[in-house]
Amino acid sequence: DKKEVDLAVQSAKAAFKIWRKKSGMERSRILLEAARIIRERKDEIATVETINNGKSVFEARLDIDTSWQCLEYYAGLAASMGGEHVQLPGGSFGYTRREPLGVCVGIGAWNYPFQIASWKSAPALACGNAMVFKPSPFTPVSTLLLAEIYTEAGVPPGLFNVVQGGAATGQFLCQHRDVAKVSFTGSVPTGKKIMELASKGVKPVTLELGGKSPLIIFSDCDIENAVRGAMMANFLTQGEVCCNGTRVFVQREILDKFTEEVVKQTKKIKIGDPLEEDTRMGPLINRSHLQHVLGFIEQAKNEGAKVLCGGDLCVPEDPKLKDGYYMTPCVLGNCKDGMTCVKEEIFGPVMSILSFDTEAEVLERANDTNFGLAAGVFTRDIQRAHRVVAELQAGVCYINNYNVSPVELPFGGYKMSGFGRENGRVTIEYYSQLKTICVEMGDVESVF
Ligand SMILES: NC(=O)C1=CN([C@@H]2O[C@H](COP(=O)(O)OP(=O)(O)OC[C@H]3O[C@@H](n4cnc5c(N)ncnc54)[C@H](O)[C@@H]3O)[C@@H](O)[C@H]2O)C=CC1
Ligand SMILES: NCCCC(=O)O
Repeated sequence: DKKEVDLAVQSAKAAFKIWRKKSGMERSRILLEAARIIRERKDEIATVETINNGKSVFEARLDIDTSWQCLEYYAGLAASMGGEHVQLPGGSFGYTRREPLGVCVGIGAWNYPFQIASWKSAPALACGNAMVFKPSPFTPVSTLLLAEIYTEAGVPPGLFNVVQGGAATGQFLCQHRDVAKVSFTGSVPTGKKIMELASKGVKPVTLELGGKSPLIIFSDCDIENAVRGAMMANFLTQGEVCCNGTRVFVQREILDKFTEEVVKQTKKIKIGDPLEEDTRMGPLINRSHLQHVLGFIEQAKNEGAKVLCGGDLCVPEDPKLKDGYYMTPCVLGNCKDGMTCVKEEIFGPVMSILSFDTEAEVLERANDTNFGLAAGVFTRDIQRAHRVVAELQAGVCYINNYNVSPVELPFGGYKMSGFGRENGRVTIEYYSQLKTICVEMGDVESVF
C-alpha cells in the first residue's frame, strides 16, 4: 500500500545518498560481484523463474545469462562515465558532469521477470541511482533473489528495493514525489497511464511496450535458417514475448515449402513440465490469458484463416499437469492484413503466415501498424537486407536471425511500442542527467 511504497522509497533515498558518492570503479566492483553470484546461482534462479512464469527451464537459463551479462556490461561502463571539458575565451572554461537521477522506479511485466529487473537495475545502479522495483503480481518471486544478490554483493541496504502489488502499487510509485524516473515494461494501455501519472511530476519515463512485428522471408533466403528464425520469432516463452515476429510474410515462390517445414517443426515442439530438461514449451501465464489467446484463434478461423497446426487446449499426459494452462503452438495460414490475428498483439504461441510478391509491397504492409518494436528479414542478398531494414519502422531489426538479445545492443521501440532504450551504451543517458559548470577565470563583464 501507499505507506509501504513510501517506506521503500525512503530507504532507497537513504541508500542513494551513499551510493551516489561512490566512484564508478567502486560501483563497478559491486556490480561485477553481483554478476558473479548470479552466474554461480544460475540453475537455482532459472528453476525459480520457471516456477514463477512457466517457461521451460532450458529457456529460463538463457534469461539468467542475459541478466548477469547486463550487470557485467554496465559494470564495465560505470568507471568510464564522465563529462567533457570545453575551453572558453580568456582562459575561462566549462565542464559537464554526468550525474544520477535519484530514486528510479522499475515496473515489470510477467514474461521475463528476472531479466526485466536486471535490465532496468543494472544501468540504473551503474549510473549511481537507487531503484524500487515492482514485479508483476503474477510473477512476484524471482526479483527477490536479485535483491538478495545485490545486498550480498555489497550495495547499501535499500539501494535495490522490491515492492509487491498490482496497479495501485504501481500508481503510488509513479506519483511519489521522491521518485525521479519511471522505467516500465508492459502493455500499451498501462504505458499510457504511467506516462500520464509521471507527467504530473515531470518525471522522465522509459516505455517498453507491446508489438506486432513483421518477419519478412524472401525467396532467396536459406530456408532452413528462415524456418528456425520464424520458430525463434514466435515460440519462445509460450509466445509471450513483446518483440515476437508474429506477422510472417513469405515470398510467394517459397510459401508452400516454407509453410510445410515450419508446420513440421512446430508440431515437434515438446510441451510439458517446464522443469524437465527436454521441454521446450510450458504453460501460459494464467487461465484467463490462455482463454484470451484461444479466443484469437477462434476469431481467426471465423475471419477465414486456416489453422495449419495447433491452437488447441493441451492436457499433457502427466496427471500432475492436468490443470495446467497448456495449449499447442499454432500456425495460421491464409492470413490477410485486415484479420484480427494479424493486427492485434496476441502474446501467445500463434504465428500468422502471409504471402507477398515484391519488396515494395511487403515494406508497405509490414509498416502498416501502430506498433514498431522489432522486425526481421531473411535473405541472402546483402544489399536488399540493408535496404529493407533501413525502411522498416522498428526499433530493433534482425537480419538472418530473430530474438537474440545481446546486451551490448540497445533494445526498444518506435511508434506505440514505446520510447527510450534498454541495454547498450545509450541507456546511460536514460538513467543520468548532465550538469554544466561554467567557470569564469577573469572579471565579470556586467551589462549593467
Ligand atoms: N517491450 C517490451 O519490452 C515488453 C512489452 N511487454 C508487453 O506487456 C504486456 C504483457 O504484460 P502485462 O504484465 O500483462 O502488462 P501490464 O501492462 O498489464 O502490466 C505490467 C506491469 O504494470 C503494472 N501495472 C498495471 N497497471 C498499472 C498502473 N495503472 N500503474 C502502474 N503500474 C501498473 C502491473 O502490475 C505490472 O507490473 C504485453 O502487451 C507485452 O507486449 C511485455 C514484455 C516486454
Ligand atoms: N529477451 C527479450 C525480451 C523481450 C521481452 O521482454 O518481451
